[in-house]
Amino acid sequence: MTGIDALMRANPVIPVLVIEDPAHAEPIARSLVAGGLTALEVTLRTPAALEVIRIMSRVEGAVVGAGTVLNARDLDAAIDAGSRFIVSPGLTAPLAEAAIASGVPYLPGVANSADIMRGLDHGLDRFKFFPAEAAGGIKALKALTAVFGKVRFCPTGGITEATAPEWLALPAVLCVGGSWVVKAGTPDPAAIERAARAASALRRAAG
Ligand SMILES: O=C(O)C(=O)C[C@H](O)[C@H](O)COP(=O)(O)O
Repeated sequence: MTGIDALMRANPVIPVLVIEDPAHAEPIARSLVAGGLTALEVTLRTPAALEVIRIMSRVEGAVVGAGTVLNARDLDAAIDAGSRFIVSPGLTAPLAEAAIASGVPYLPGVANSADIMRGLDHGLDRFKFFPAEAAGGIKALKALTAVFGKVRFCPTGGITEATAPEWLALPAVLCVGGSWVVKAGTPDPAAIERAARAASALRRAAG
């Protein structure tokens, strides 16, 4: 757990990246790192994703992980491409077992107490709360954290630059994830660096 805990504490915001064109990978990663965001989640939602992970991994200072990892096959492909952490939208036993066996830091998605209990059964206690806003928002997460005191979260899904501070003010939140830092389409390096700098300056309340 130490690996994923350290990663979550190192960055108040994990940018969620959906990149269609491998040519955008290097400029986006450079701008994010320049703005102070180093943990980059590349979702396996585009055909280019694995190549994007390979390219971004060569950018100094970037710690590149894979998101939207749905099963052990995705996990293997993501690790082969150089992913240094793994994020999944939900939690299944086969993926949890494979991810833990791989030794690569793993952040599974949970949306309710049954998900968290299954994660705890696997020895996991750091989770992505997904989809954060649609699954009940801050009110839902507060209710969950009242029950699961030692668990820490990275809420993701529907979070914006404006709402990120409210989430980070919760004691159980180590970081938040979001796609707002990098807009779809042709990247604007200066705008990405600016958004990254604002995001990396946010402070968490969690200890
Ligand atoms: O692809 C995955 O594995 C996901 O879990 C989904 C992403 O984390 C969210 O799509 C990000 O949410 P937005 O910031 O609202 O865009």
